[in-house]
Amino acid sequence: MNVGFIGTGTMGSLLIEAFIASGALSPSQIAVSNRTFPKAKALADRYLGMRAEYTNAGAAYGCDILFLCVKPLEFKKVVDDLKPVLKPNQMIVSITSPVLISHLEGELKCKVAKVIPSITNYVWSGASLCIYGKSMQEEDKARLEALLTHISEPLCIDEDYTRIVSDLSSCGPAFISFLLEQFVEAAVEETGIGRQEAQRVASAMLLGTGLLLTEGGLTPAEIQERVAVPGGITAKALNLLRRETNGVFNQLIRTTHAKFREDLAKVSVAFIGEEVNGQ
Ligand SMILES: NC(=O)C1=CN([C@@H]2O[C@H](COP(=O)(O)OP(=O)(O)OC[C@H]3O[C@@H](n4cnc5c(N)ncnc54)[C@H](OP(=O)(O)O)[C@@H]3O)[C@@H](O)[C@H]2O)C=CC1
Ligand SMILES: O=C(O)[C@@H]1CCC=N1
Repeated sequence: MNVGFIGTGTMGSLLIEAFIASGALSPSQIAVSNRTFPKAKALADRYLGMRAEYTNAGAAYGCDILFLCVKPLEFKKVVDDLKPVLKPNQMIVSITSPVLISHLEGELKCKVAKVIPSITNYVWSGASLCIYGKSMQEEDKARLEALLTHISEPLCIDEDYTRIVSDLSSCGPAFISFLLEQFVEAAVEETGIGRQEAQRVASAMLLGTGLLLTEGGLTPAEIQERVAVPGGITAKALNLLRRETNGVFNQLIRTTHAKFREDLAKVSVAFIGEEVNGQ
């Protein structure tokens, strides 16, 4: 199987590195292109056998699966580059939420899927959110999921919920890291503990909490209940957190969804000349 990546920025290069490190793909199975060619070339130079191409059409040539790892407003140009060369048996995979399956199916005659990855896939964990177009047969889905399984847990989702599931799965690492950073900075400011030590302890705590929530089978409420002894220190601090953060995640979700609608409107104008409503 040959796999292409158009766009070797943060996510494109992260996926390539994870697929190679996990043994899912060898460099000789991979072709890359990027708007700024030297970046694609630099990546290919690190992996003997990887093919770096000047054009997106060149990267697509001979690929069974082609990941489009560019930003939403860069999609139309890439799709225009690929339209004349893609064959019906090739599969393209968009990794961004505001580009709809219908936008891509309207332009391209090949198989179409959307997979929203997460930075956590770099360490072969977290989900990859899968949405399939009409021409994806069961064997196509199985082939794509077999690839994704090397670095993630593929989850099929309804396109209508792409935004909220992406918030949890793909934006989540940034949100939780922000909260952890605030916790660590406050620890340094309030007590004088070394930042590195505080960071190391907090990171180990986050990993352990994640394991309790997954392999440990505990819910967030159960963890809180077990840690917060009635009348104890954690219980008092949790009360403060409840009070001070009330409604903040509702606002966060409204913010991501408003930005999503803005991007979707622009992408829709680029693809079909009119706006489309979405969640
Ligand atoms: N970052 C994340 O955690 C996640 C990101 N995503 C999605 O991944 C997509 C990419 O994000 P990210 O990697 O962070 O963004 P980056 O800006 O890091 O990467 C985008 C890449 O696309 C290249 N590019 C732009 N236009 C073209 C073109 N016409 N032809 C070829 N290459 C082109 C850019 O090239 P140049 O070097 O010239 O800038 C750049 O390298 C986004 O749509 C985002 O929504 C999805 C899940 C998680
Ligand atoms: O398109 C998206 O939804 C992803 C999630 C994180 C960044 N971009």
